[in-house]
Amino acid sequence: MAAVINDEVVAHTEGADEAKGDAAQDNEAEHVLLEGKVSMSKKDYVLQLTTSSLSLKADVDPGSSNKGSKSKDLTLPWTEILRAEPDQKSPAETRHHSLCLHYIHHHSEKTLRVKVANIVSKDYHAEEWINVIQKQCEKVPGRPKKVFILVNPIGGSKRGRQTCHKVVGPLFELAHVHTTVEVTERSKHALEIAENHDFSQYDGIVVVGGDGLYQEVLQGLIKQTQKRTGVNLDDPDAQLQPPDIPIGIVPAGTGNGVSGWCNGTIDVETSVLNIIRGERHKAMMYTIYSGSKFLCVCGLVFGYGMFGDMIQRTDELRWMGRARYAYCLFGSVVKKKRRFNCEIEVLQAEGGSSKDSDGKNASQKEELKWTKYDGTNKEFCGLSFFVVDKIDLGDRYVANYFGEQSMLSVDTGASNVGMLRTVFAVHSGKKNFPTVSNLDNFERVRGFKIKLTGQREETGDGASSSLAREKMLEQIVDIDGEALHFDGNDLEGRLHAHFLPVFGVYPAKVACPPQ
Ligand SMILES: Nc1ncnc2c1ncn2[C@@H]1O[C@H](COP(=O)(O)OP(=O)(O)OP(=O)(O)O)[C@@H](O)[C@H]1O
Repeated sequence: MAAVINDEVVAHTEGADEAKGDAAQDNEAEHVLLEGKVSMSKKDYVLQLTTSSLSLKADVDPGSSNKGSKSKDLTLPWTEILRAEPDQKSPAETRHHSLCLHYIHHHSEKTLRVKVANIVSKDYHAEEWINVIQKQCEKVPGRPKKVFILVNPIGGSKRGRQTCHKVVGPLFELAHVHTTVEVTERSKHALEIAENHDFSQYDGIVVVGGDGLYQEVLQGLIKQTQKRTGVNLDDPDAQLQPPDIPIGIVPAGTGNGVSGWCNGTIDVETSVLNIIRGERHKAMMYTIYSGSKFLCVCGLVFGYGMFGDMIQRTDELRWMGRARYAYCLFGSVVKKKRRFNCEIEVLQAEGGSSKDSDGKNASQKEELKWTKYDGTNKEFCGLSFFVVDKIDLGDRYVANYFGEQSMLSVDTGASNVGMLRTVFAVHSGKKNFPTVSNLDNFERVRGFKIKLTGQREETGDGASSSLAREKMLEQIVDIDGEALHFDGNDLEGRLHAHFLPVFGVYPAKVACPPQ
């Protein structure tokens, strides 16, 4: 087969690049950029580079040495190609024609790994292939060219620094992504950086840590963006401006829930490769207010009452290391729950998602409505929710961080075991929820208000230690797994759907809606 170089097309894409930017690749009809015969693992292939993909197909030419042996074809869209470079280890006689192709291999439904193909070209000098491949890699829509990495050195098993040095950095370098690395020196350091640093020269912020570090970065970015755009962050009804830089989350904490939701798995290599692939979606988050002031953002989980108390206890037992989580979880199952009085209002979506006869969503407008929870004569033990929507897969639910509503559970004296069973059922996507008495689950939630009533009197010197502790716990809320103190007697939350640009993939087995 004669080798073909489509010079005209190469020139066209180069010119179009400047004019049309990243969108060029999407809009163009597919063209062959370079095609020729190659060999790989002693088998003959035709390597074809087009505007949309790279393919290696078994050479069926009569002169080929493939007879009798099976060659596996490989077609890779440009999102999956990381780098092409000269193969320095190949024998001297073929070195000028040898190249290494580094690409992303979909190891399982959710896990990504890097693979290398050693290719020997029969028609061209390796440089010609490498130039075209690198040019196409640079055009992958959304692939960052420069990222700012924030590392928590004390998160999880305290291996954030090593993870960054041994896995995260080398993978970005392989894909020609430039990095600036900052290791946090103290608690809230990430928040300060995210709030004050100028990220305009970066295409992404990469968080190497757990949910706590992610929450800090998110909070800092939200504050910086509202300050820059003049939005009043203290107003729950204000239309917040989303940050214009996407966040990627590499799991290196004890709790890595957000990384799991974004990547479908908690795996360091997969999460970095997903950032390099450049796929982004708009995640949801809550803003929380207290005493008519912005308190914090919430990107994973909210808990007042039982879960707030439990997180406060885990904070006090930091010396126990990771074992404190299991210890406190067990403790909260056997312990009597603290009770409190409050008034609750829930903002929910009504209508809007009914299906028409074809099973498609009807374009009926949804309405948001505040409802007062009828808690007359009830004492409360907790309010909690995960900041995540769900998609119905028929036999189970799958968590959707790129959705538009959450659930809210109100505990008015449910058994502790029942509470935990519900949490695990929600987490594992079970459709048949255990029915737990004194536990009300609200669906399609977009906001809430909690007003604490009948709080404990200020405790003086003579107060018992248990009363003083109860008083202290009244002002603690669990935000993304961290205990946060608030001053007022109220908490208010608003959901921001399709808001936050994050690197990640749409939940497995679910078609991604048009962006
Ligand atoms: N260098 C540092 N020294 C002390 N604390 C830090 C440092 N860097 C980050 N932190 C704090 O670590 C907390 C949690 O971090 P992260 O979520 O990354 O790890 P984690 O192991 O899941 O956390 P934890 O189990 O402590 O909640 C954050 O509250 C953050 O303020």
